[in-house]
Amino acid sequence: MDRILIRGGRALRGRIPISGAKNAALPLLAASLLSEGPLVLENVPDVVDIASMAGLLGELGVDVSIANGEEVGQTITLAARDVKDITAPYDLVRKMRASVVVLGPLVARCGHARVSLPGGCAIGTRPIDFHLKALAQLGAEIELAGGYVEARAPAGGLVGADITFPAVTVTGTENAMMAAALARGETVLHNAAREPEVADLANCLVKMGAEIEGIGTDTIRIQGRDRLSGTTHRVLPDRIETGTYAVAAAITGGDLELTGTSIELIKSVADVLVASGVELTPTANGIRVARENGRLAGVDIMTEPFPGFPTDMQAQVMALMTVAGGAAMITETVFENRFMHVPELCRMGANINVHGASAIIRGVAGLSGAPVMATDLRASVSLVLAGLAAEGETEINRVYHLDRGYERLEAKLAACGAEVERVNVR
Ligand SMILES: CC(=O)N[C@H]1[C@@H](OP(=O)(O)OP(=O)(O)OC[C@H]2O[C@@H](n3ccc(=O)[nH]c3=O)[C@H](O)[C@@H]2O)O[C@H](CO)[C@@H](O)[C@@H]1O
Ligand SMILES: C=C(OP(=O)(O)O)C(=O)O
Repeated sequence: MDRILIRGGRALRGRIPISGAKNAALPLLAASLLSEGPLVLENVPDVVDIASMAGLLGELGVDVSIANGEEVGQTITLAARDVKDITAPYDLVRKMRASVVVLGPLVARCGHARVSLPGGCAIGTRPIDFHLKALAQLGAEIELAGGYVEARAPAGGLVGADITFPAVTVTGTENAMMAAALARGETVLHNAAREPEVADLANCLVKMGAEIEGIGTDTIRIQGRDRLSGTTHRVLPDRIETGTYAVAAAITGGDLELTGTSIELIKSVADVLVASGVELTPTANGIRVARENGRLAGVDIMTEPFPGFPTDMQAQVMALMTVAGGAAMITETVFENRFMHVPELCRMGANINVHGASAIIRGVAGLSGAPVMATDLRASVSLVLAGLAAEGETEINRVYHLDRGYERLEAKLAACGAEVERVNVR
């Protein structure tokens, strides 16, 4: 099993290229099931979740070919001429719950889908009832048996409908939007997710021939088509990776240029960093993030659906607040159990108390390295960030969480002066 060792205390300086967004690329890959293709996706991050999704699509009968990019990213070409299988098996969905985004495209294109129920995970129970209700409103018959959800379209195919999500769901909106693109007539999605990754998918569907209005708003109107075609689409930059490396610059008192990204993409996170005393300036190709002098100030944060502060940045900003002056309150409203990083940060010397959905962080003068482990992707990377700032050595275990979503993490950090290495322990 791999571990990452970090000797902290070095200010990071240099340039980090930002990869394409994992959470945009995953539904975009699934969108290949909607047409014979080919769908050519550029700037796809080379991370384990993407390899898992490409593997699943390959098993369903999609021709998948991957060409590596020069610095970051890869181009993936997908052609779903003949979808041979309609099952997303337990072993895969268990490891990567985002594989549930094949449900909408499969039932729309093939009339039948069988997807393992994802179940809970480290950050919460994460049901998919809103996805299933939306597909049922499009006419699908839904059955749950043996841990699988089976969805069947009526004889004439799915039919457009007026759907109101009870609460904002990102992959639920994506599943419904992809299914509606091949349904008969008009679908309106109310209380739809406005995340940039949902808009990226909608923009790609439009290039594939779908008619979609209200992209990026909470009301999305889709006119269904009999068939969609292939296209070429460049995945948008990863705003969570951008935010993570912005925190790396801030927490180490460094100066980084993050390229291939923009401040607009991380607005809510940038606002918090600036309020805390971090300098962010646009550059020709990205963002410069610097904190040369002075201690950071604690800032209160509440996670919310876009355009609010993203839950996927909560753990990283909490790591930053552990070394800020004064206190900060972080409230998690999206997932019920997303504070798994707290005890590990405390083992590194942080002062954090959790009261229900809120954590009070009282800044300390410094953190100290320790062996740590985390149970999800963003919690793991928050420990990497804490390790970069801590005195002494931090050993991060369960590195497979990081590999799910961060492309070349150690190489990107080491190129900017971090003392970081991956060791293979048998
Ligand atoms: C692959 C991907 O894009 N993952 C992101 C996506 O996850 P994901 O799409 O799974 O998250 P959702 O937006 O669906 O979840 C938001 C909340 O709604 C609840 N819910 C959701 C669906 C449902 O049918 N019933 C229900 O109760 C969830 O349990 C959660 O409490 O959005 C999350 C919220 O921004 C991010 O943290 C994830 O990184
Ligand atoms: C929670 C995340 O991913 P997933 O929805 O795939 O678990 C994430 O990217 O932080």
